[in-house]
Amino acid sequence: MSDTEPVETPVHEQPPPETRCGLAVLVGRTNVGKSTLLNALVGRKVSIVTPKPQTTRDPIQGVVNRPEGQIVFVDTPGFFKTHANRLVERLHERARRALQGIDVVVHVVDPSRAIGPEDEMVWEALQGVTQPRLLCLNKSDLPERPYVDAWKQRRDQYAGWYEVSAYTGQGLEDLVQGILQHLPVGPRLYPEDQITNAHQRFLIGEIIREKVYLLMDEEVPYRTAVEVHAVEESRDRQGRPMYHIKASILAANPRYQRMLIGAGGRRIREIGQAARVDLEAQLGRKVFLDMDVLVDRSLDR
Ligand SMILES: Nc1nc2c(ncn2[C@@H]2O[C@H](COP(=O)(O)OP(=O)(O)OP(=O)(O)O)[C@@H](O)[C@H]2O)c(=O)[nH]1
Repeated sequence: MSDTEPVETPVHEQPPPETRCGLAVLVGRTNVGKSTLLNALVGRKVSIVTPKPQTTRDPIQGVVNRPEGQIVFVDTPGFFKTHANRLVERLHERARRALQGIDVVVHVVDPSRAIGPEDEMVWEALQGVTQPRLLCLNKSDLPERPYVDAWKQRRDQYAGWYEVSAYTGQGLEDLVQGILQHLPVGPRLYPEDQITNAHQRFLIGEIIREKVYLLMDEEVPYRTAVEVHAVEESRDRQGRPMYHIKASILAANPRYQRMLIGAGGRRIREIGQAARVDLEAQLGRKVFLDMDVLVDRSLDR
């Protein structure tokens, strides 16, 4: 064997395909379908959908995985719900701050309804941000959407626009791919198989909170929060796996606490019963829900 004989090149494994991963946010005025869209994108119920406006209060994460990468959705920052300050520079500044760390902003609109002041405020606020903005025209399943053209006239302000229906799923994959294109190259932020666990507590808290919204009148739900203390796996008498969930509804003051408990505990039983039925359907197991109502003064502001 001579020194000059070529050395066999080791066969390297194919490098893993490049993935794109980052944070996206859905913004838009109330009732355009952000929560419904998030659920449709994530493929499970992570955010509450009720007929009452402004039910999305906390940032809720949903994660979408594709071979091309991972999108982590953070729900609408509360900032977009306020009408308090319309001064343009302040609006821009607040938008910039609220969206810090976000990679892509998806502006969801409902073209079946006229462009109103709340839409204009979101639109104006987004002029101040540097991240790519995508325009998402939702509810494409509706036969009448007279404001599609009005929105399309603004499309120069966006890096892309998409016609979707959160109901039928139409256009959603294009939207997912459009978001992915604008995310930075990098590894997945969450392991694909751990997502279910990571969101389970969120999901449970959100389901309980949804029942509070549905079963309580007026101001009470806006001054309450839900805390999920423990989710333990146990077995029922027949040895089937079940969940034992310990949670509290936090009320802003003793008056709301009394309202939530109701005469003889009737109201809290109703809420608990409705939550349990939904939790069992969502989690696919029997659920024992141990819930109380506590006062948390920090909600009374
Ligand atoms: N026809 C139709 N209705 C939709 C679609 N997406 C959402 N909706 C309806 O629009 C209403 C508002 O939907 P939500 O998902 O609660 O809207 P949101 O923007 O999250 O509202 P807030 O939480 O108040 O900000 C609900 O009645 C939904 O059922 C859609 O693709 N097509």
